[in-house]
Amino acid sequence: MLFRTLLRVLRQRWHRYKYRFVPWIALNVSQNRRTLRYVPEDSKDKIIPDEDVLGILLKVFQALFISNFSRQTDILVLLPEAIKSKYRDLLVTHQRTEQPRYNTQQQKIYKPGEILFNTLGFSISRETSSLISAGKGVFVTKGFVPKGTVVSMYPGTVYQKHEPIFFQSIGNPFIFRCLDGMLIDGNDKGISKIVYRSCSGRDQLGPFKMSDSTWLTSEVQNPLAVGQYVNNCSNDKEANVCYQEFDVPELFPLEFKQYLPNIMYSHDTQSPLRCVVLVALRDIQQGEELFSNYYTIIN
Ligand SMILES: C[S@@+](CC[C@H](N)C(=O)[O-])C[C@H]1O[C@@H](n2cnc3c(N)ncnc32)[C@H](O)[C@@H]1O
Repeated sequence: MLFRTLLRVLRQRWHRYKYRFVPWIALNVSQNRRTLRYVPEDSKDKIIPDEDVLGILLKVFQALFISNFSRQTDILVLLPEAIKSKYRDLLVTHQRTEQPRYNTQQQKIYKPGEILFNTLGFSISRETSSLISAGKGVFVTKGFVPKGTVVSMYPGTVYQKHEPIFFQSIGNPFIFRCLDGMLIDGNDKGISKIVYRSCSGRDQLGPFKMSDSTWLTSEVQNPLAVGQYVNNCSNDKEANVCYQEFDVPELFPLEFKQYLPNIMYSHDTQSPLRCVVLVALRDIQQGEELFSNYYTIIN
C-alpha cells in the first residue's frame, strides 16, 4: 500500500517535471510536437508587436537608470555628451514629478518596485502562491495591469539547442523551452546560479554590464525579472499572462543592458540575445496572482 502510494507520488512528480528534463525532451522531440500545447502553427502572431515590447522595456529601464543616475558615474563618463545631456534633462523632469524618499544623506532612494509603479502603473512581487503546495507565485501587489502590457520577464542563462545543460537540468523546474529549441535556465540556485554569474562576468565591457545578475539575490534591480516564479494555470485558475519571445535588437542602448536579466551561455556576438517576456492576456487587478500556460509561447 505504502509502496503504491510512493509510486503514484513519484509518477505524478515525473509527469509534472518531464517536459523540463532536457534528455527527455531530446528523446521525445517528435512526440513533444503533438503533446506540448504550443500555439498552433497557423497562429504564431505575437500578442503585442516587438516594438511595443521594446518601448515598454526602454521606458522601465530608462526610469531605473535615471533614478540611479548619480551612481552611474563609471558609465556616464564614457557616454557621448548628447546622451548624457538627454539624461540630465530627464533627471530634472523626473525630480519635479516624483515624490522621493530620502536617506540620512538626503540622497533620493527609489525602490525598483516603486519605479515600476511610477512608470507602468503596477508593482509585482513573489509571494506564497494561492495554490496549495505550489510554492511561490507572482502577484500584482499594487496598481493595475492593462491587457497587452509586459508584466514580467523570464530571467536566466540562454542555451542554444546544442549546448550542454544536462547537469543544470537535473531536478530543475525552471528550464524554459523556446519555440526554436533554445532553453532558458531561470533557476536562481546551485549550479545554474554559478553559470549565470560566470557568463555575466565574462561579458562585462569595462564598466558596462551586459546583463543584470541581481535577480539571483534578494535585492533585485529590475523589478520585472521574477517571471520564472509564475505558476501554471489550472481548471479554476485561468492563464492571465502568456510568454512571448523577444530578441534584443542590435541598437539596444548599451547603458540599459545592465537591466536585461538574460545572458547567452556561449559568448556569441552574432546572434541577438533571446529574452522572454510575459504579456497580460486581460486586465489584471491588484491582488491577483499571475498564471501562465506552461506550454503556450508566442515567438
Ligand atoms: C517554474 S516553477 C514555478 C515556481 C514555483 N512555484 C516555486 O516556488 O519554485 C514550477 C514549479 O511550480 C509548481 N507549480 C507550478 N504551477 C503549479 C500548479 N498549477 N499546481 C501545483 N504546482 C505548480 C510545480 O512544482 C512546478 O514544478
